Amino acid sequence: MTTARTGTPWLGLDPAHPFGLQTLPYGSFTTPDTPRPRTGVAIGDHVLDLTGATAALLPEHAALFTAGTLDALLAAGPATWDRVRAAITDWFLDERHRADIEPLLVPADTATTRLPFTVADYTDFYASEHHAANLGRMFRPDGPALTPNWKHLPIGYHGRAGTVVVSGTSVVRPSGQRRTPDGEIVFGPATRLDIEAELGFVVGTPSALGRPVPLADAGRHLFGVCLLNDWSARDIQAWEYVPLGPFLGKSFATSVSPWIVPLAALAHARVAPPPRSPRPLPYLDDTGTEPWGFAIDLEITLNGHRLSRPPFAAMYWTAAQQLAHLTVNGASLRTGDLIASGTVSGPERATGGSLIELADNGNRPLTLPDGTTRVFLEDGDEVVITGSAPGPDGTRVGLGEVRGRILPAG
Ligand SMILES: O=C(O)/C=C/C(=O)CC(=O)CC(=O)O
Ligand SMILES: [Ca+2]
Ligand SMILES: [Mg+2]
Repeated sequence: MTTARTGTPWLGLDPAHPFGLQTLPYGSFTTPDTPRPRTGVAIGDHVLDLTGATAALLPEHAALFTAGTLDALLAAGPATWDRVRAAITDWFLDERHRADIEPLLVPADTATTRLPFTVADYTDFYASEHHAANLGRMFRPDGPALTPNWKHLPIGYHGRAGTVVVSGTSVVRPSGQRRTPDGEIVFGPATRLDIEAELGFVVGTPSALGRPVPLADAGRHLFGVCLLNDWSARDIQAWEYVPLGPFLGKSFATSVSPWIVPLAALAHARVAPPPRSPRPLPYLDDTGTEPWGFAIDLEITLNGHRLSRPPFAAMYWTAAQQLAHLTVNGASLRTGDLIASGTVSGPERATGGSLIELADNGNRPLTLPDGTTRVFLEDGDEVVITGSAPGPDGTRVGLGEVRGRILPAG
């Protein structure tokens, strides 16, 4: 990985800006003047039109950006990721590039962000011990909080890639089957609609069928990170999930933030994951490898009111272990695969990553500033998840936000 150049950008950025030179996240956007999608990089309160900039300043890589999505960049691999990031950093630090770059800066509030890449396969893991134990107690009160396999392998399920939507997309309350407390099977709009605050890891370089990806190779395949909300209808889920796992209770929508933060921007946020006991099997044993924990702090708000601050650093299984496990049977990775971390929940109630935890399975309603209470989401509610991580020289690396509002059942 090339060492990032540091310095003062000519743009006159506030050093506290979460989208400063230390972040440089990639996305896809349109403007009223340019309705054709463009690839962009967010910088301060602007978006640099990368499709325009590379044509002029980085012609050898211009083909990566003509389609206006991140797909070609993701597929290009780590050497290209480093070269492009170094070039963009240089454009903002070297005054000589100013005349070329300035006309390609678009005020962020005039840019409409789009789903930044074509989602290939979508997998959702279950990697927070706190979340897994909390949900285990609620869904399986008569059994152990953690299932016997939990500390031996990163549990996951394959989700629905085609219903991953970009932040800002409204979510229609799903309808489905549920079992009432009296044991009656009924159909109707979900009554226990929830969120799950997660990170999404985006796969760049694909892998070959039949060839597992060892822990040490994770950095060659993973490009970057987004915020993710795994909307979950708990009543549909609780009735349908035995024995094959989540299905319609989660497949109606999964929201992602529009700006993908490259792993290169998170070098200062790496931390050792929590100690594991028992020691996992060799293909999952990350003792002595570069750490894949991240000191990323999430925040969940409901209708503008802060509900929780989940700490990603507490996650038991890392994205590198999830990739190793996902491929250990020979399954291949595709460019655009989205690996959701699993709900991020910390040890205290105020750090839960879902409403079912924050409101204790409906037993402890949350009171909002307008005096109303919630155990699950109501129509019209808007959930925003934000996140940030430590960057170089005391800066913060922002992950932006993932936002979604609930519309009544159709
Ligand atoms: O314990 C269960 O049966 C279900 C758990 C979840 O719904 C959580 C899930 O989607 C995985 C995660 O986000 O951690
Ligand atoms: Ca989930
Ligand atoms: Mg979902």
